[in-house]
Amino acid sequence: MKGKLITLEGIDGSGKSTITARLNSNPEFSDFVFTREPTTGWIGEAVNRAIHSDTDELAELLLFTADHAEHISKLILPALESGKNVISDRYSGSRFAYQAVTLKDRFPDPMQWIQDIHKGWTVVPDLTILFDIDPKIAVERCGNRGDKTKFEKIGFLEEVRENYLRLARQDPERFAVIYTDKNIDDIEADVLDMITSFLR
Ligand SMILES: Nc1ncnc2c1ncn2[C@@H]1O[C@H](COP(=O)(O)OP(=O)(O)OP(=O)(O)O)[C@@H](O)[C@H]1O
Ligand SMILES: Cc1cn([C@H]2C[C@H](O)[C@@H](COP(=O)(O)O)O2)c(=O)[nH]c1=O
Repeated sequence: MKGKLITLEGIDGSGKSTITARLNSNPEFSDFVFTREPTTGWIGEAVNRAIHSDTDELAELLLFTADHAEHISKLILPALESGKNVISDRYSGSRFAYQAVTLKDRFPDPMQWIQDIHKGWTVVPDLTILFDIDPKIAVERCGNRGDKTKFEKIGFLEEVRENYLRLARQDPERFAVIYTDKNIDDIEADVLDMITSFLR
C-alpha cells in the first residue's frame, strides 16, 4: 500500500470534526481523501438509526463493524492503493473505546473481543491522533446540538476516554495524543505539525 492512513479519534465534542473541516479546506491537504465513520452510505445510515434508538448493544457493534468493512473495501483500500493519503474522522478506535463500554457486561474483556473480530481484514492506521479532553467540557460544548446521541453523557464518556488512553498506552508508536481544551487555532497548528512531521 502506498498511501498512509491517518485517523482522528476522541470522545464526542473533543473537536475532531471541526479540525477535519479545517484540514479539508487547507490547500496543503488538497490531494488527501477525507472520510468518516459512521459512513454516509446505507450501512452508515442504519448505524445512525441504531445510535438514536435502544438497539441491542451487540447488534449495534455489528452494524458499526459492517459499516467499517464496507468503508475499507469501497474507499480506504482503493484510495491507499492508488497512493492517496487518507484522513478518517473516527475509525476502528471508536469501536474499541465506545463498544467496550456498551458491552462491558456481555464479555469478560470486551475491548479484546472487539479487537479480535477486526483481525485479518481491517487496515490498521499508520497514525492515530487522539483528541483528549475532560468529558465535562466536551458535553458542555455539545450542549446545543440537535443531533445528540445516547453516548453524549459525562459518566459514559469518562469510561470511553479511559479506553482511548489505554489504547494509546498500548501502542505509543502509532498514537499521538493532543489535549483539546484550548484555542482551536492552536489545535489546528499542532495537528498540522503532527501530520507533516509524520509524513516527512
Ligand atoms: N477548541 C475548541 N474550543 C471551543 N469550542 C470548540 C473547540 N473545538 C470544537 N468546538 C465546538 O465544540 C462542538 C463539538 O465540536 P466537534 O463537532 O468538532 O466535535 P467532535 O469531536 O467531532 O464531536 P462528535 O464526535 O460528537 O461529532 C462544536 O460546537 C464546535 O464548534
Ligand atoms: C464509529 C463509531 C462511532 N461511535 C459513536 C460515537 C458518536 O457518539 C456516534 C457517531 O459519531 P459522530 O462522530 O458523532 O457522528 O457514534 C461508536 O460508538 N462506535 C463507533 O465505532
